[in-house]
Amino acid sequence: MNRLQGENLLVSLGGVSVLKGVDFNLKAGEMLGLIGPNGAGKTTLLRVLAGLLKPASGSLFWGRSDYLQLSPAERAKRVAYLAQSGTAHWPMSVERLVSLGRLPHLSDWQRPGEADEEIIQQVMAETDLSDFRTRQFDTLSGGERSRVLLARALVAEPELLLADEPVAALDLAHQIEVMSLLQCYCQRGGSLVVVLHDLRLAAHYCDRLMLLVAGETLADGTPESVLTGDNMARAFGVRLSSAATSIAETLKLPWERSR
Ligand SMILES: Nc1ncnc2c1ncn2[C@@H]1O[C@H](COP(=O)(O)OP(=O)(O)OP(=O)(O)O)[C@@H](O)[C@H]1O
Repeated sequence: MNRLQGENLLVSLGGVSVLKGVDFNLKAGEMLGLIGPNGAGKTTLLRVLAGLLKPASGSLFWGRSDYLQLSPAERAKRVAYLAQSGTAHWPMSVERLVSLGRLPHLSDWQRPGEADEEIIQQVMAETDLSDFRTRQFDTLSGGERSRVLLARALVAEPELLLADEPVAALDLAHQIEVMSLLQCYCQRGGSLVVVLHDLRLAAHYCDRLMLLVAGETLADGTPESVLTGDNMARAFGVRLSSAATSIAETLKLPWERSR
């Protein structure tokens, strides 16, 4: 059974139809890459899945429950949303900011307990942030900030993680590290929707890709079935250059971790 199942999702913004009846499904443990040209509707779909935007029509179910009727508190326990250029709205240390990710699991004024602290420290180590514990968030570089925001999302232990371009500001090593971390999250049963512009990373890490173009799904399936010459031409208006042998060869990730 799908963890999340949406049908005919329709969204209009400023009088423009941005999602034109998109069907969506996601299983537990699935790593879904959302790809497509600028303005295709990827962030809009993610915002619908995060419960931040109500579709004008269509249905969205979490198992058998109507997802669109869940309260924000119920949603926050299950879903974490990592926005494209997320930020912190007031100055605070990295550790404090990451620990805020546990809030959906605490009652009013309850402080994180031992088990919460363990999760926080484990995620900080996995995201390579242990040395940044006492640093103020607003003094970090763009890439360091993205890792802190990812850590805050992961400490919530969400069943569904929605990540909008989580590697956009990261160097090569941290891109691979973060993608591997997201893969581990899915291997432990988490469901992930990740917006990626780097098709090599998408092909290498994702179980499935959904290619959105102008608010419609052009292709949905394994990376091999989606990243075809025909689909690339229709979505991006590009073709394979004469120097390249095949799309599969071109999209092979030439790097792996050495430590
Ligand atoms: N409030 C709004 N009013 C009018 N149009 C909007 C509004 N918000 C978004 N749009 C338009 O909706 C379309 C889809 O936007 P969206 O951010 O979902 O695209 P995207 O696929 O995530 O793009 P990118 O790859 O550039 O991040 C764009 O054409 C955008 O200009």
